[in-house]
Amino acid sequence: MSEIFEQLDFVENPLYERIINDLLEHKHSVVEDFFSAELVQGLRNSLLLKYEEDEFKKAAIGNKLNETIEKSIRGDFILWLNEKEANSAEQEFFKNINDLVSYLNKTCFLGILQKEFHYALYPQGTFYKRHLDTFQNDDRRKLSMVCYLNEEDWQVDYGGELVLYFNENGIETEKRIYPFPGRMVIFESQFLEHEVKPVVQRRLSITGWLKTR
Ligand SMILES: O=C(O)CCC(=O)C(=O)O
Ligand SMILES: [Fe+2]
Repeated sequence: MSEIFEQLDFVENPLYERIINDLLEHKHSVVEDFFSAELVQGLRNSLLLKYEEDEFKKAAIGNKLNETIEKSIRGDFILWLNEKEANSAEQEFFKNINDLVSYLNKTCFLGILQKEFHYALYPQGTFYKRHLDTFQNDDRRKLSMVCYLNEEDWQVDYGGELVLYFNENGIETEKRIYPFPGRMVIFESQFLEHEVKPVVQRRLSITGWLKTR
């Protein structure tokens, strides 16, 4: 295998290989240091600045064809990122994402042609009920990604854990993932139902999807 890679002038990336194996075997992957601590801090600062400048809006459920604001389902505030107008932290973020995408496309033939990312802020007391990230009228989302931007002193009792639900031969299991700063979770959008448990202290993240077409 590595000989073929050498012929194609291809450099194997151990972290990306681990992510791919995790996705194949477990439909999800958790990575602690995908982005540098400086970048996580830069993204957190940029999120907070934009939130304070009132740029965020209440998140809706469903896509443009099916948009309802429903506080009983999700309570976060979001701001979509625009790669063309990205600040320096966001440019660095997209550079990392684009590198992963090109690796995935070269090695897994996933055909990722589009991506969309938003900042999210969950105020105290909010949550996101169990759901799937693909819409009924649109299944282009292949991989969901979340990177947590909480403060360095973030603690488990601040809540807001992500719960992933797995179903193997009719038996359901769950995995709780706490939003430690810098932690990134990648999972298969079409298969894994998940939820965000109630948040005790404001919770910060950047969430996105890698999509076909
Ligand atoms: O923030 C998380 O952990 C997950 C967010 C989520 O499920 C979503 O935005 O669709
Ligand atoms: Fe989701």
